[in-house]
Amino acid sequence: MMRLDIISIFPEYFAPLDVSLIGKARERGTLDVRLHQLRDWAHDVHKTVDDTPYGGGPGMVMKPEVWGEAIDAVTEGGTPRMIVPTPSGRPFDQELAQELAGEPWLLFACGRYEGIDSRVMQEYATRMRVDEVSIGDYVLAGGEVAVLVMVEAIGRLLPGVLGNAQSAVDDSFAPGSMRNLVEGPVYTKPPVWRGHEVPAVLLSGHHGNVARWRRDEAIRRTVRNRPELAAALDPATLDKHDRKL
Ligand SMILES: Nc1cc(-c2ccc3cc[nH]c3c2)n[nH]1
Repeated sequence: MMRLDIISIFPEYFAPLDVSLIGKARERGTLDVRLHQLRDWAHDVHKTVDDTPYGGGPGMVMKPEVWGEAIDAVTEGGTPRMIVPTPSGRPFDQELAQELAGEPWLLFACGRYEGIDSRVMQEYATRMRVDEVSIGDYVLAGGEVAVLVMVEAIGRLLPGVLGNAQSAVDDSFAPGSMRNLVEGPVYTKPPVWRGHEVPAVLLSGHHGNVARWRRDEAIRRTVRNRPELAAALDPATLDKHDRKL
């Protein structure tokens, strides 16, 4: 059972975690997701969680005291791995998703405004692993959506969450044979749809040919859409004699 704690001033952002895969994992007892309203630890009448930035500049910064009380309360008696979404963090990728899926307890700290006072991350790094993580090179208004992205990517890797565990093996970017590769196209019935036929090899029943065709398509799509990933592929993969790329 993995435990996920999420601290935010907008816990309602996480209603989607009650549906689909994550919802079922929670029902099944695979995942224990606990949401916390940061303002519960703000004691002034207005439940203030932000203040003006030292050094000036636009916007507001989230106060360290409130975060300190919240994280102490949520983590009392244990040491989770703390993840703080931020545009300036370590890139979140399938490898990090796999790593985090192996953790027994994660604590997500969702910032808003211009972010969280940096001393909060400094303070908790003295007693737990703290990673500042970016889900991409674009700027969101807060960490909540980033946490939804990470929880979905991590949750689907947990045993029993995905209907078919094989799917995770064939994922784009998955370690092993799909490393640095994106997936190729997928098809289902009907065999012809508005004049578009399914590639014949997929109807052939020849599993070896199907596997080769899928790999070729994955490589072709990686070269076209993600040249920087293709550059990291083993050259042998790219110029296999029987591969018409
Ligand atoms: N990858 C990425 C993360 C974020 C992010 C994360 C937290 C906060 C808090 C205030 N603005 C934020 C933005 N934007 N883009």
